[in-house]
Amino acid sequence: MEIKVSDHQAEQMLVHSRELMVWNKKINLTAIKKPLQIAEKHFIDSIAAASFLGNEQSVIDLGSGGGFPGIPIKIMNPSVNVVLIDSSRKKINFLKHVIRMLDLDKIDAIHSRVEDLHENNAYKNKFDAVISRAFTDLSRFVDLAAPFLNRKGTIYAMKGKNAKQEITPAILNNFNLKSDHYKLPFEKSDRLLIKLSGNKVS
Ligand SMILES: C[S@@+](CC[C@H](N)C(=O)[O-])C[C@H]1O[C@@H](n2cnc3c(N)ncnc32)[C@H](O)[C@@H]1O
Repeated sequence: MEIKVSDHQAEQMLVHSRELMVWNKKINLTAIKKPLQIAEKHFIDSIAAASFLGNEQSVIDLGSGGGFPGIPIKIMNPSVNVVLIDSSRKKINFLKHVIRMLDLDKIDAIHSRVEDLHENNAYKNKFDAVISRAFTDLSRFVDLAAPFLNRKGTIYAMKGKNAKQEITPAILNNFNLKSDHYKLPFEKSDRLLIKLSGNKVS
């Protein structure tokens, strides 16, 4: 996929994946349990999406779960400010543990429902990018993401190949849409990163 990963970055992803497998025995973090599948569906998918991001300096990951794509984005772009949001306290405890183990700075894991942060001035209109994977359908994601965007912000939705069906006239009216296709290397599944910029509503 022509993505360069340093030894240090690979080691960080190894630590994250090890902790994911250990914690997953006690709390339900992910249905993906086999090491090769974790490597491909969690890490390679996340760093592939990260490779299509622009020059954003602040990224919020809605419904981050076990940290995807937010933690691999941070590992690949250490200078970017990253916020991970999830409504599950157990998942946030896990994310805080991984952040500590990786000694990451400028990253926060927040226990909250996304909609409860819309009027919070620490988050409202503060982000260059809002991203999610497997969070909700595209229309609802756009509504939940838009309040976090700053004036030049971009929404990124990581989706499977059928996601084009989720693109509504309202989305096309309100945003400029671009998309990037990629394939995961082993199972060859088609992935789509939908980019929505130039919010014409706010
Ligand atoms: C299917 S998981 C996806 C996790 C991760 N993004 C991934 O792709 O592996 C969806 C996550 O969204 C969280 N979630 C669902 N509704 C939410 C809401 N309204 N606010 C914040 N998090 C939410 C859930 O707790 C869960 O961890």
